[in-house]
Amino acid sequence: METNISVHNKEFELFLEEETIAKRIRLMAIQLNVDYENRNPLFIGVLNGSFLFLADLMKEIDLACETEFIKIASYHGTSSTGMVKDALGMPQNLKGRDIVVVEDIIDSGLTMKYILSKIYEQEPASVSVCTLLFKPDALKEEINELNYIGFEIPNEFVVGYGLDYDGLGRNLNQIYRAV
Ligand SMILES: O=P(O)(O)OC[C@H]1O[C@H](OP(=O)(O)OP(=O)(O)O)[C@H](O)[C@@H]1O
Ligand code: HPA
Repeated sequence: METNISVHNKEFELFLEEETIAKRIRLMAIQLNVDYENRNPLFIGVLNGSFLFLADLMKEIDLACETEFIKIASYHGTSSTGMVKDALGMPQNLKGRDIVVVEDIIDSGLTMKYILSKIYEQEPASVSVCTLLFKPDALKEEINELNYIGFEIPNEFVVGYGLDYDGLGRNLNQIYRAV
């Protein structure tokens, strides 16, 4: 099996194997199936990175649930507003719903903080965050909703299984870290 790869001429080494990822996702799904029994959660995947994780996770979920996707756009605002974010495609019917936000990775946590603030505007019944990867040492703000974590990883750049390096590598079926 290939353990070292290059993406954009940057070297990466194998970090999480396909079967390791699959096993962890099955366990996460079991936990969700138990925790949301008799409820109808709405899973919101955050594009682009979560597309493979959400797809594999949903195949193991046996609840009556719905799935939506959002995409976070960042652009320069005026000098007073600085960077402006926008949650494109946010469903507008979240009031009273049980929401599970699905991410590939939480790094600084700033993206998730923004997403949560937009979701709470609609007064959902509950909100949980489910992420495949979490870098605790990089976190800048506490995320109390972070109830489902696949792997806690060191503060190193990773690629594969949805995660990109400069747009490339999302199609790798294992996760690699920079060497
Ligand atoms: O915790 P943070 O430091 O905010 O980083 C995490 C975010 O960064 C990545 O998305 P990115 O903006 O690279 O877009 P992508 O999903 O299209 O790759 C990832 O998918 C998260 O959304
Ligand atoms: O380590 C990472 N890899 C790819 N995308 C990311 N977005 C935040 N952190 C990362």
